Amino acid sequence: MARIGIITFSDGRDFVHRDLAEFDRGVENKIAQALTEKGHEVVRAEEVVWTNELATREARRVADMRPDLTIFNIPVWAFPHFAMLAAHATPGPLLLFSSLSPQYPGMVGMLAAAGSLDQIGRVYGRAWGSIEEPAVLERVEVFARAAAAVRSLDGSIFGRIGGRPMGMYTAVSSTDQWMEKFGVDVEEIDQWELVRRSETIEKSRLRAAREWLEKHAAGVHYDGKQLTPELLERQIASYYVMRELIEEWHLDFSGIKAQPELTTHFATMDVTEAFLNDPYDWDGPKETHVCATEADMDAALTMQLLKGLSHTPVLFADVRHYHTDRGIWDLCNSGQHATWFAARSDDPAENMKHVNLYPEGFYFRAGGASVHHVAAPGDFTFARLTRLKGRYRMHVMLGSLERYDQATNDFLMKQSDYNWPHAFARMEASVEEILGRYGSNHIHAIPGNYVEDLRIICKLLDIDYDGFGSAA
Ligand SMILES: C[C@H](O)[C@@H](O)[C@@H](O)C(=O)CO
Repeated sequence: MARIGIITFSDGRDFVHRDLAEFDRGVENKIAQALTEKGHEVVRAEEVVWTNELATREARRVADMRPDLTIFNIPVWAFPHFAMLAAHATPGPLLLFSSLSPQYPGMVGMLAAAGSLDQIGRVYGRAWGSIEEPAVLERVEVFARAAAAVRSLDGSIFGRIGGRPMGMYTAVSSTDQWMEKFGVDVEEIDQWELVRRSETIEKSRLRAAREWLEKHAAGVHYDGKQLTPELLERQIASYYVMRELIEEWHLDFSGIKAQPELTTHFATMDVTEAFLNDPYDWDGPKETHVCATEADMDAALTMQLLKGLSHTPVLFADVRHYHTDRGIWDLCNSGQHATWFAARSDDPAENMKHVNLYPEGFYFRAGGASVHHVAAPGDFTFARLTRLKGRYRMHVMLGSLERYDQATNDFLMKQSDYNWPHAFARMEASVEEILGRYGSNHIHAIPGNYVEDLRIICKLLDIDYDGFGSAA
């Protein structure tokens, strides 16, 4: 839920404002009530703004509360320079709102304020109508959700464990650009920390976690070589080390390089990453922590924004294969899919009964468990930040995940890497468009339709929105 500021604007003539004050407050009360009922925290200006001095003072007062979104409520003709002064004193996202009432020219006031902000290049959104209409409230809420996702990045820390994996330019971004554009700092941490600290984790915790996995997973397929209880415990130890690093370095989200050093000489990070992204681990429920495979920075950033919209785990996958005969994509990963995707249940046991821990294959000589499952069906929004000549763009498409009978699932999965996690996706965009333009080996997804939210996010962050197929 978002924290939403509301400032109401009025006519600058004292005798006019006096007559309008009650009406102004009435509209504001309704907006505040509707948003509060939806669970948002509402921060209101103390006075209706009808002088230049009040514009700055009230906007500063509301801005001090760091709202995710500030609504400029313009229910009557309001002098536009008040909105300009208040916008200047409001660092965060803005939404102009006017009621559609023939009685007072609020719409005229909003259009005048909007044009003024356009002239100075200030980014803002617009909504209009009665907040009591569900569609109007929904528009305001979508804007608030997008604004909150953007604001959540501001001042956050990304933990980059290891550097560029296997020459992947698309996994690396400029720390200057991240700070300038998103307000995110990057903390560089050597992978050696995972190796060094894993020895220090109490053995009883490792055993308890391993036994939990053995109890709840559909199967833990030890082979005495690539997957042994000792190797699984090493992966669990890496999870606990990551939790330590997250706490010590105050990391909001992270990525682990893993390939090739850890995956050749230590263990794969699949178990670690899966349970960081999950809303639970063997110790109980917890906050999800976005952790990107291959320390893919733009993946992690996309995932953090998507998490801000859906408040669920976010899928990280390779765009691995297109089954031409069936028109479906196999979004598979040499790292993790959070186990939550197996059934999308709040109950870990429900998800885990679809999860098999298989020995890693020939790419990963150090071994460990691959967290295998097939994602549960449903409608999803797929997205990915990429850069075109250094400028950020957000690829967006809609699609649905499908799951078939066991024989069909197995037949399809055996064509790629069976032991990795899979998500079969039917996209609302053609294969020609996707393979012709999509700019990454990785893709991310959340359940539901968040196309409009992503358009707003792009506007707020000055990123090019790049929709595919039905999301164009
Ligand atoms: C086979 C490679 O080692 C994998 O890591 C590769 O499939 C990727 O995941 C590339 O993103």
